Amino acid sequence: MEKYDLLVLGGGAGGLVTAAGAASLGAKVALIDKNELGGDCLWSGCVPTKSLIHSAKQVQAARRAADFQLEVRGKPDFSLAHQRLHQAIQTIRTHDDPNRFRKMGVDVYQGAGVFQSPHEIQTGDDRRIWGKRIVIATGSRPVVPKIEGLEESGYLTNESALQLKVLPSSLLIAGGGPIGLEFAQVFARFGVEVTVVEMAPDILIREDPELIPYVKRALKREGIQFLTKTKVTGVQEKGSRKEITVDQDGSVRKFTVDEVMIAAGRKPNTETLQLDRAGVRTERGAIQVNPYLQTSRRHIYAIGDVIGRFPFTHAAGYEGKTVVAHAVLGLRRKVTYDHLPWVTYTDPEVFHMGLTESEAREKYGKIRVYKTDLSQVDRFVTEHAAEGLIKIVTNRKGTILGAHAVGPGAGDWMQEVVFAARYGHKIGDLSQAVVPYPSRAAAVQQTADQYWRETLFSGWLPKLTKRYLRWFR
Ligand SMILES: Cc1cc2nc3c(=O)[nH]c(=O)nc-3n(C[C@H](O)[C@H](O)[C@H](O)COP(=O)(O)OP(=O)(O)OC[C@H]3O[C@@H](n4cnc5c(N)ncnc54)[C@H](O)[C@@H]3O)c2cc1C
Ligand SMILES: NC(=O)c1ccc[n+]([C@@H]2O[C@H](COP(=O)([O-])OP(=O)(O)OC[C@H]3O[C@@H](n4cnc5c(N)ncnc54)[C@H](O)[C@@H]3O)[C@@H](O)[C@H]2O)c1
Repeated sequence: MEKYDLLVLGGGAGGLVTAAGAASLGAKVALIDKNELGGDCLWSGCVPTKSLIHSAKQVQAARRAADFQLEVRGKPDFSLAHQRLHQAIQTIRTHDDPNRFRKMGVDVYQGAGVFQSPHEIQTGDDRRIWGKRIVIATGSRPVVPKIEGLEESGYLTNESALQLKVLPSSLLIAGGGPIGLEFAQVFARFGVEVTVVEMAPDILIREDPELIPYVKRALKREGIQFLTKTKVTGVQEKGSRKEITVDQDGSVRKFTVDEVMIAAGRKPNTETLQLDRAGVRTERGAIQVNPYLQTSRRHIYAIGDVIGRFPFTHAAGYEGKTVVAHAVLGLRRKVTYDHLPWVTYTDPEVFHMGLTESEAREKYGKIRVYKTDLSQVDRFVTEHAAEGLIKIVTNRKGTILGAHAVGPGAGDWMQEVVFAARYGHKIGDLSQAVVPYPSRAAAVQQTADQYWRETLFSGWLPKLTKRYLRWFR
């Protein structure tokens, strides 16, 4: 039986970072994947959706050409956006090519891995391999809620929606999270009549509620309808269409659409791994880990979507690096998510880092909140794109607890706050760096300037300054 220092089960965002990192440090590594390397992000997640989002943005920009009395005619051809999506995947997949990993010294096994014992995994070709340490990075898949008639009448998920070359005329999306909304806007921009059904009181439930009206207004303007506090309870085929039954806050409604898409959250891929043979504990399917990402068997680690914490590519990568440091170098570095950012790539984008205002209030009691409406920021005004908001939440001493923004490109221009928070800079420091005028990042600085205004122009300091000026004038 082949023996390894590290077995990595799953070659997606987390597994690839782990395998490459461990091999570069000289460990003997095996990487096992049942599909082509790359995982959800490459094949059915970030890469294809961001390609579609960009195509849809161009379509939307063309519509706006009328603002300059330019006439753009015709119907956008979605199959061309689909082609671009494939081009993006084909280009990016070269980074995840098995031969690239073999050159790094990683043995790549193709096929589903199954635990045989706490140190042994059976690979797809019925070979058994042994690992001193093992990392589980098998990702997640869509949750499909139990809805009467859904299985019989068929539905789309992110995977099948990305295979479409021709779009339905109307689409109901169950789920108003990032997946539901990113798809909703793409499809609406390509001419689909989209309804988003969300069972919670509002969309994007993890975001600061003050940001949501900006997103909703923008999406509604593009024709997307929202039904909140609403659950899909039944789907029935009606010829080539589908009759949907929903329960909207206690009252039943029916309507007909061409297609249904389920975007109702994710489920960790653990069922087929035979984790009981390894003694690895799960809770509601998610592998339980300690701050070093060790499972209930200390030589087995788990990272990424399979632990059900922060299902993002960059979180999986960060967790992978943390595991390499612990499992290969023996460094006792804990994961911390205090400064983990994420972005929902709707237009406007929604940026999130750390605690929301209410979470911070609950945890720390007295906090300070600094806000800037983008209508006060020159660059956004010049671009006629000034709908948005920045919100930075700090403790009483100015330590950044959370930062949130909604606006065009917010995912990029808010990065400065992540760096500042990560390295312990206070909000006042964000005001000290010189920012080019009129960059979008000036919005961050304008927000931070409020801290100094508050500090310098209220309290004891202005009184002291007045007295000083009286004495020396
Ligand atoms: C539509 C969509 C859009 C997204 N957009 C973004 C985004 O913009 N930004 C962002 O940060 N995140 C985004 N995500 C989330 C991101 O894709 C995931 O968080 C990320 O891929 C998780 O990485 P992972 O390593 O945990 O799992 P994955 O990357 O999915 O990798 C898991 C791997 O394990 C393999 N595997 C599973 N079971 C076995 C087995 N038994 N044996 C062997 N191999 C197995 C799979 O084949 C797969 O290759 C998006 C997700 C979706 C669905
Ligand atoms: N830009 C990004 O980084 C990005 C993009 C897409 C996905 N992702 C990741 O993928 C994860 C999954 O995304 P998601 O949007 O599927 O999940 P989610 O959990 O964020 O949202 C799912 C939504 O569906 C609702 N829902 C569940 N069952 C329902 C039902 N029967 N009827 C109506 N609504 C229902 C839930 O209340 C929830 O608001 C996200 O948490 C995110 O981390 C990230």
